[in-house]
Amino acid sequence: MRIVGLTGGIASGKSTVSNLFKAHGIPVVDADIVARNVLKKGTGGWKKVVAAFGEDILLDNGEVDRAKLGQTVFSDPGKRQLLNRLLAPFISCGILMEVLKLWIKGCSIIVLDVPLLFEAKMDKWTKPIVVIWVDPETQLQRLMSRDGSMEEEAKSRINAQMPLDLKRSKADIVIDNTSSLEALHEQFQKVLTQITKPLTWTEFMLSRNGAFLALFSTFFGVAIFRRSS
Ligand SMILES: CC(C)(COP(=O)(O)OP(=O)(O)OC[C@H]1O[C@@H](n2cnc3c(N)ncnc32)[C@H](O)[C@@H]1O)[C@@H](O)C(=O)NCCC(=O)NCCS
Ligand SMILES: Nc1ncnc2c1ncn2[C@@H]1O[C@H](COP(=O)(O)OP(=O)(O)OP(=O)(O)O)[C@@H](O)[C@H]1O
Repeated sequence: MRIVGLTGGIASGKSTVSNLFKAHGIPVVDADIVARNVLKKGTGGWKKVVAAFGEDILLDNGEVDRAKLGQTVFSDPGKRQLLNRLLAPFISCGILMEVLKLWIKGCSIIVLDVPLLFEAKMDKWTKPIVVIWVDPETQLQRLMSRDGSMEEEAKSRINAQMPLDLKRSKADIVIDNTSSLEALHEQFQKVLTQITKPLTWTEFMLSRNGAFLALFSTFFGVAIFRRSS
């Protein structure tokens, strides 16, 4: 199985690229969706977060007030680290379950869309790693217009992540999304060709079909050995 890492900065265009992968039939595991699920009312992540941050961060219906928790953690690095520490095991486990489901289905190439791929050290699970880069001014403008946020709030979210230039230096493949959507689509086509190359032997052995082949080979090898001895 080939697990492609997809990362970048906030509002750099990961979801836009994820949608292109999905449109080409490549399944995507979205870490933001997993992170939302592990914070739903009554889950293990919810219990830990309420115990640490108090009931003040809850809405009347008992769900976490995401806007309020966001304001708290993006303006205070200590609280953000605490939230990350509390949720990291649930998020990793949730991602692993999604990958397992796709493995069982027999998918051979999948994409992990994880904003904090490097920060959470999940980069070791993925190869190649695609980083969506965008110039800082464009990133700020897109974030503010998408979320309707003020400059200060948008900057605090951007600064909560590893600098995008550092992420770019760790990438196997870089997509520069500073320009138009047409330019993005053009780069995407090249990336698609690269990531859909035939699997290496190791990637094949890590796929469901590879595991079945290994299992059958062992089974028949043992059967033949028993007959001949
Ligand atoms: C703080 C929360 C409640 C704010 O929710 P909100 O709906 O406003 O934002 P959303 O979850 O849609 O995230 C939007 C983007 O913010 C960035 N982001 C989210 N969490 C973090 C974080 N802990 N550190 C840095 N950037 C983050 C990501 O780029 C993400 O794509 C939420 O982001 C959260 O629970 N974060 C912790 C879980 C986490 O690490 N998520 C990232 C998945 S790897
Ligand atoms: N090339 C582009 N030209 C113009 N707008 C773009 C381009 N690429 C993405 N956008 C817009 O920029 C915003 C951010 O893109 P997107 O939501 O894909 O980023 P993201 O990296 O997934 O963000 P997050 O980290 O918050 O999940 C969206 O409103 C999207 O429509």
